[in-house]
Amino acid sequence: MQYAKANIPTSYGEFNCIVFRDSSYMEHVALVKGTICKKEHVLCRIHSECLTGEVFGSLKCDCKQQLDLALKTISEVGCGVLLYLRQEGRGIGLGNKIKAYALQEGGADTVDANLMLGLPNDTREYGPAAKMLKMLEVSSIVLMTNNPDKVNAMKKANVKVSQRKPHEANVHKEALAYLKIKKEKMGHLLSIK
Ligand SMILES: Nc1nc2c(ncn2[C@@H]2O[C@H](COP(=O)(O)OP(=O)(O)OP(=O)(O)O)[C@@H](O)[C@H]2O)c(=O)[nH]1
Repeated sequence: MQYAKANIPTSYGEFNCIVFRDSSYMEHVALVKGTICKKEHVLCRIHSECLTGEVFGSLKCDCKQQLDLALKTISEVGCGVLLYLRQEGRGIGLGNKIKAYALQEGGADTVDANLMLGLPNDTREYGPAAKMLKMLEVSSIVLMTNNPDKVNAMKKANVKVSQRKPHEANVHKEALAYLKIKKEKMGHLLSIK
């Protein structure tokens, strides 16, 4: 349910920040630009938390660059929504992600590291995102993602996805190996060779 909202100025202009809180006090966020209520083809990014990349500036992944690209694109269009889901480390949590990073220092890739910890590669749930879009009364979305699983999850949750918009940001060379694994092992639709 909607818990709080306020306008916040960002480097990409002003967004309406809406916090949704579920029954277990988990808080997800919608950053809204313009009027999206009862609108078709609303530009939408469903973004999963990455403290290491987005706050600490880790170069191991492309999360921060994708977050910035989403806000910039929405801002340029003047209308859209970014849903920020608190599911760090593809859902395994920060501590486990750092354990996985330790295994990656020893040569494991991002998928194998999770499996070596006895954890699934991706435990994310998109139900909260679908719920937020319904509460915001968005009629249909243009989803900015390279991950076909996200598109399928939205459709399964009865969210109308009118189009997938590729979401490839410029990344540091440190992140190239991560992107390759996303393409080769996770089926992300990326142009990297
Ligand atoms: N377990 C784990 N999680 C990671 C790692 N690197 C980034 N993440 C998490 O991955 C999530 C982002 O998922 P990605 O697979 O990069 O991208 P996506 O959201 O599935 O797809 P896009 O919509 O195309 O961005 C965030 O929650 C990050 O914290 C890693 O090496 N291990």
